[in-house]
Amino acid sequence: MAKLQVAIDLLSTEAALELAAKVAPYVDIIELGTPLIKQEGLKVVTAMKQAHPDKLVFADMKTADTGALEAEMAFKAGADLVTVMGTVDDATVKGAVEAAKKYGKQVVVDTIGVKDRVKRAREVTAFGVAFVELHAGLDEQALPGYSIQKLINEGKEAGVPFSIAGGVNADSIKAVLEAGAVVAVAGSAIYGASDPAKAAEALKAAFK
Ligand SMILES: O=C(CO)[C@H](O)[C@H](O)COP(=O)(O)O
Repeated sequence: MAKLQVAIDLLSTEAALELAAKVAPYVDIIELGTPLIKQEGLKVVTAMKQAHPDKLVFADMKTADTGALEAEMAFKAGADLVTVMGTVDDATVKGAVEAAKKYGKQVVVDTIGVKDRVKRAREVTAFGVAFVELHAGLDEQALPGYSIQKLINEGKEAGVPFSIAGGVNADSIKAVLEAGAVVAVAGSAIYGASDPAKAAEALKAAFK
């Protein structure tokens, strides 16, 4: 069954733990956003895994180089999944995958900025990544005319395990799941809601 991932793009460990405590009953994967990790360091990953040992903790490292080293750092801190950018050298992705094998963990490739997401998704899947994140980042989402539909179409075409991130919300979740996503990632639709637990619960209800 597909999984719901909450992306916590807040800026303090305290706020992240507070949000996670509210939404944990409804989510399968807890993502620590890149700005959060940059602000707080990998200790936020450790704190989250300690607070939620039953959840998969996703460190959105967005690694661009030294794939093995950065993946190992995150796995040692308690991450179950780490991201490597799809735009980078194959060797970086492969290095992270080697580290994941060593720790019994997993790598996800983030396709922000990838021109041909379908082609790259197929390439990196062959390297042994868990799934590919078809992702439009927050800057791309803010551009006029942005639509999540492009990611949904790419997912249907790719024929490899994929997640979708880039404005997943109550309106788009059904289409994301129907496209075959193994993971639906929701950030602002949850942390930006007046009642994050209710928002997460409503998203999770779409999985039935
Ligand atoms: O990784 C991210 C930005 O780089 C976000 O966490 C991801 O895009 C999900 O957030 P949202 O649902 O608000 O788009």
